[in-house]
Amino acid sequence: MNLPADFVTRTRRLLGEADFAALTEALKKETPVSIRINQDKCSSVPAGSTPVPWCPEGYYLSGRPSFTFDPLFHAGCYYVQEASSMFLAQALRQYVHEPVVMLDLCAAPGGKSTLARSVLPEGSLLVANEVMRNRSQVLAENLIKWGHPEVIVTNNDPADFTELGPLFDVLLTDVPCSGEGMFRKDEVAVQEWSIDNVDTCWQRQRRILRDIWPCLKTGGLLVYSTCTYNREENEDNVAWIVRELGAEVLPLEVQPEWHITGNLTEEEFPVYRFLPHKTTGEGLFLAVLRKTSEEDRECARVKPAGKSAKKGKGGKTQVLQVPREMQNWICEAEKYVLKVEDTEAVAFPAAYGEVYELLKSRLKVLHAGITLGEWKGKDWQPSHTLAMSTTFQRDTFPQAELTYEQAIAYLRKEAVVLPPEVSKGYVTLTYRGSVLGFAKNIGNRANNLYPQEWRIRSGYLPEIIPDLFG
Ligand SMILES: C[S@@+](CC[C@H](N)C(=O)[O-])C[C@H]1O[C@@H](n2cnc3c(N)ncnc32)[C@H](O)[C@@H]1O
Repeated sequence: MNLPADFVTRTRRLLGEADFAALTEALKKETPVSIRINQDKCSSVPAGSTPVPWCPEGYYLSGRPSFTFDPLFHAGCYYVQEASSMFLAQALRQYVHEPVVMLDLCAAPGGKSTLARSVLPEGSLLVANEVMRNRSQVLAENLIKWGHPEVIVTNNDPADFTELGPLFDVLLTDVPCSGEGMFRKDEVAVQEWSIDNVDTCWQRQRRILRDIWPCLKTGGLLVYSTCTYNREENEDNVAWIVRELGAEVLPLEVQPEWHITGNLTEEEFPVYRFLPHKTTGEGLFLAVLRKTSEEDRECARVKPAGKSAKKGKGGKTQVLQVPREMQNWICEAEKYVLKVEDTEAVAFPAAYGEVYELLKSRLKVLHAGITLGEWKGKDWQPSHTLAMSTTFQRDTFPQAELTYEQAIAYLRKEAVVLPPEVSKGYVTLTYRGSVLGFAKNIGNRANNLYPQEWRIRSGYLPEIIPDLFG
């Protein structure tokens, strides 16, 4: 790897000669592979793995299996995430003990959102946002697979949130950065690095923070993180938040054997740096702040729908209603409001109905709660979101367990033939007991209801079946 000369000069000055030499040695080594288990779906420990010390759900693997060809990956049983990023778990576990409304502002592809969703106290709502359209679709896909119902995914610029006012108790800004900590994983990050880009990044980060600051309640928590080393995007920005926006920096409980590095500037506040030559993972910077400045505005209200109120397909006002029996498709249905949106039946946690309506009236919401099914003219076809949901009532539909080859064929959206004893109609397909999705069994074959845009596009089939859990 050819490190840019300016990066070498600046990072050597920041870390000191010995640490910089150790860092460059570490960058020549293989990137460690780690996954985080979705404990709502899977209780196994990966075979031959070692735990990630700061995150009980995280494990380092001894190699890199072909995740794409592991059906359990598509079932949302685990997320492939580099280990340093899992440190967010420590911050949330230490400071969040009551149900909260959290916003993950720069959330795609969803590593930290899925983590937050697992760690937040039950009864919390997570709003995950991504400004880039394509990336927001991936974010929605990953959160749907993760399966937690108390989630909203939006696709907005941070400035679109400002007018909402102090809605959130916890805010995560995992901001776009110059990516110095990703050099080992991502050659493009090396090529795109320049001093000019570092300057663009820290200025953009401040703009993002200024735009979103009014949305954090006084006393609320901001987790600020980057995957870069320079001080401008890290300590200098944290000092700026304290000074200009009004916040105090909070300490985290860490163990000495994690070898986390602290503040590298003359300032004294606590920050947490993961350097690849000291901790097993990629470069990460994280700081936790509490908002001290008072907000003088109230939360925004739902914008009244204009003339363009939602109409059904064909321009007619919706007359569809959610049939009673659909309540049986999810566990604890009494906690949800069920309603029809366009041609879909949606269940959303009743406790957060007002927040949902507010966000829908002001932002671009891509996904919320559980999409139960879609009206197909004659019947309600169960949705893939329902199949992935941790609240899915598994005995609603007959189930059929697939072999490995059948599971991969299903995930490629090929036709599936089910054994003759499987009933006709909608069937839940499983692999090693985990739900993969639905098919409609018509006897001689089953129509594949896997989402077209999520299908495995490669025709390759690995010789060795990925078997993370032994
Ligand atoms: C470091 S990545 C987020 C990674 C994510 N938190 C995770 O753990 O999977 C930063 C994200 O910020 C988004 N982004 C880029 N420009 C932005 C902007 N001006 N405002 C907000 N987000 C932006 C990028 O598209 C990217 O998805």
